Amino acid sequence: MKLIVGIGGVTNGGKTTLTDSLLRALANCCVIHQDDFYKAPLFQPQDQIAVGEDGFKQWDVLESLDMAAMLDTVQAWLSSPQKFARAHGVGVQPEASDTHILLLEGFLLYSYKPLVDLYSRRYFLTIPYEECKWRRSTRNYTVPDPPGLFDGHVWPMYRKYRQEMEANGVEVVYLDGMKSREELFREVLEDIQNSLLNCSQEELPAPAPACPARPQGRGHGCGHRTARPAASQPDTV
Ligand SMILES: Nc1ncnc2c1ncn2[C@@H]1O[C@H](COP(=O)(O)OP(=O)(O)O)[C@@H](O)[C@H]1O
Ligand SMILES: O=C(O)c1ccc[n+]([C@@H]2O[C@H](COP(=O)([O-])O)[C@@H](O)[C@H]2O)c1
Ligand SMILES: [Mg+2]
Repeated sequence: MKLIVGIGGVTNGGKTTLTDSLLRALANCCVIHQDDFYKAPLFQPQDQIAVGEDGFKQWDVLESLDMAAMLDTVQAWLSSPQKFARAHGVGVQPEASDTHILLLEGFLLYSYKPLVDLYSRRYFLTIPYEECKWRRSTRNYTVPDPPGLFDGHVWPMYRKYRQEMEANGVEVVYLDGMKSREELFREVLEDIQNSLLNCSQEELPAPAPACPARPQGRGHGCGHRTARPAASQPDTV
């Protein structure tokens, strides 16, 4: 069984923190970080990142990321999770060797069409504007934010891509990034474990006809089916 789980959402929502905790807790679990696919890798000339009409280098647009390379990496995991795990120093646990999880983590996970349908579960962390701006001001990126970047580029691009995602009907599970790290971790871990349980039950032989039918809507999680519909969430501006 293979499960691809997206940990997406707003910058500074807590994606990397949550992903690191899940990675430690889940067996046979690998991770791919979207920000490893910037077209301007560390210590390389940054001239592949264009300056936009907003006057800023376009760090927060999809075109600044090599999404084809990210997709190739996901395909490599799909074709052999065991081999991928070994190559990335993840030990495969023999007692759970049929189950493999891939965490994809990043701020634009659900805007690249070839990837969208590959997820079994799509989480989306949100925090309000003021909290986001404050957390961002405390971060040290490899390329420091120039003055005005947050209001002039980062937040407008977040709004734009999120609106597009919602308009396109991409189904996500919203997570409130104002909850504690521990609460978020427990909530998502439990949800992933439930998905795994549902999947393994679906892989059992079909029940005898006299058994009541399984309720609709809980069959998410395995294969590459769509995540359950998102609970509606007020906008965070
Ligand atoms: N649940 C949380 N509550 C408060 N602060 C958090 C929480 N999760 C992460 N942080 C802090 O917010 C900042 C951004 O977290 P990070 O995981 O790097 O976010 P992202 O990867 O979404 O940009 C870090 O300083 C981190 O310690
Ligand atoms: O990773 C980098 O090299 C990098 C260089 C410049 C900027 N970033 C910022 O990284 C942000 C995405 O990462 P994160 O963890 O904040 O979601 C995005 O908002 C970019 O503006 C990231
Ligand atoms: Mg991060």
